[in-house]
Amino acid sequence: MIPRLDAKALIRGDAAPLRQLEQAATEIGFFSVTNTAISAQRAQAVLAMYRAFFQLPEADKAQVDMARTGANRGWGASGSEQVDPAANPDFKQFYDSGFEVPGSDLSVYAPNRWPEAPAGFRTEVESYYRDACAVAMQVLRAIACAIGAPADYFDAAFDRPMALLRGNYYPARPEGATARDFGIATHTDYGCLTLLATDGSPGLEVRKRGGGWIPAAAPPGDFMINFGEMMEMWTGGRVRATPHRVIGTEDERLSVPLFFNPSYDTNVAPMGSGDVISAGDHLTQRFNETYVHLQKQG
Ligand SMILES: O=C(O)CCC(=O)C(=O)O
Ligand SMILES: [Fe+2]
Repeated sequence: MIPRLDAKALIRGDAAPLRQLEQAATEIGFFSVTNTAISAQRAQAVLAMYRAFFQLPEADKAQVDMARTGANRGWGASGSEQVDPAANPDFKQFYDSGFEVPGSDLSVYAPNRWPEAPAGFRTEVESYYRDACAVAMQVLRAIACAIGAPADYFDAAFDRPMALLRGNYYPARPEGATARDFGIATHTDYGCLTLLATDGSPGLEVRKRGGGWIPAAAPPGDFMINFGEMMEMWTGGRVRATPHRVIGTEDERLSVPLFFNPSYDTNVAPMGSGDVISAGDHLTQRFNETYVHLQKQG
């Protein structure tokens, strides 16, 4: 079972929920939260915006195709990301926008590529992005407390977050799909914390430590939270980056993850180890491995 925690109780620092959080973070690596500052209505509004975008003709979406700019901002067509080298590229489509640093030549801070339609897309997505980052930061403070670090331990690392907000669109599983075809194949997220809104339909599966898969679902208004590779490194393996996947069903599905990645120059080597692992290098390497348009051939 994936635990479900009350965000307000976590933010208050209540002891019992913090213990549950510590257990969730260090064992299964996934939990859901309810009672955040983002209402079900807000989550539904942003999901509807992404849905309207994905329903546009391919030629319209191609105007903001990320393969054209080389930066990971804009639309990713079906087959444009391969998160597991042993599987085929994912059949999902997605749209990415994130934190921009004007004038930076780092691709993780590249300018966003906003589509002309649907009307109001940019405003809705930007405002949801801000609210989602605030919720993610509150949860990170609770995690710092839960693992016995100062509450503000992670704060300074997020002044220029390489945060990425994604809309995922999973069409019905394509005819002729094989055992190597997935909506999103088995992967761990790259960063620190992922805050995922979904339309409530099933599909997400989380790998159990002993093997096997647990279905995980959260209705709009609740969020799934999981941890990425940087968090696992940073905490010396205590907080777990758990593999997960979406095989896909006969129904379409939408999800909106916020990948809350730290600032480029954050050292995510294990706390107190004296080693240096650059968050920016790690994220850039993972993007280069998984975005098909950035993959090196041979
Ligand atoms: O759609 C989902 O439920 C999960 C998406 C996911 O794992 C990802 O985008 O990294
Ligand atoms: Fe993921």
